[in-house]
Amino acid sequence: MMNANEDEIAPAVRSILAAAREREGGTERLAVDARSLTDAVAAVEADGRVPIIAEVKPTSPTTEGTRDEDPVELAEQMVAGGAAALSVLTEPEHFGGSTANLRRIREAVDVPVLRKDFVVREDQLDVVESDVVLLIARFVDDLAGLVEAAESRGFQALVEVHDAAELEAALAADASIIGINNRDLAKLEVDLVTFEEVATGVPDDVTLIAESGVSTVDDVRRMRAAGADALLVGTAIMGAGDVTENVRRLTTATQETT
Ligand SMILES: O=C(O)c1ccccc1NCC(=O)[C@H](O)[C@H](O)COP(=O)(O)O
Repeated sequence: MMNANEDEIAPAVRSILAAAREREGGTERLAVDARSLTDAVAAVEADGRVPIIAEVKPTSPTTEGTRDEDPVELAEQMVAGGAAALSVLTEPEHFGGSTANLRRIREAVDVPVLRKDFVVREDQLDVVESDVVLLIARFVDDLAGLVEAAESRGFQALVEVHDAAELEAALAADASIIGINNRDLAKLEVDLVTFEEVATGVPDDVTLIAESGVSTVDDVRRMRAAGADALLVGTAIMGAGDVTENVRRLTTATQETT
């Protein structure tokens, strides 16, 4: 997948990828005792709320400015708002993330924590423990090998796809948690139609996550109607306003208002 024409990728993403390839891996193989993302999603669902994976994303190539509060406080506020799980950026150069943030957050909360980064090699899995690790189909050469490497360490692998060909690769790699990213990493444009189209090819036994571009309660309802078991939301939570309220608004999006 990584051999796709890189000239077609947005300059910011080319820079992210170049940095990812340079980043060192860990020196000792990790063994993770992971909190189950699927169970956390089911528990929130059973409680009548929408499972939201809230993202601690201090900045990004497509947002202005940086949110400077303590990431642990932000994470705790997201859990207080009802987040089923958290996604924590560990990419330092373009997203203001760090592995230290992830370690501190995972110690402070009891929901599953996703490591959000651009992992391209097996040794990079050994840098920090998390419950779930993101693997982006487009950027990984041996997807099945990396899924296997992650799961053999105890991580749950969230395999991110953007189109039907990447979905096919994720299913061939036996991915049981798949995220469909509405953000096109070639153009950095976001279109919720992506999820609606690609989700039609996802088997029922896969935990399916809608990623990116969700900001309103209508967006949440739209992704749920198209089959999302959970939604990964960053900017709409980290942007303006109170983080707890931002999460609560999305988790209660499908409840009746009388
Ligand atoms: O968010 C970006 O600007 C970005 C730029 C380049 C590559 C990846 C990028 N985002 C990664 C993500 O998947 C999102 O952080 C995540 O899905 C949340 O998206 P959103 O709710 O739209 O912030």
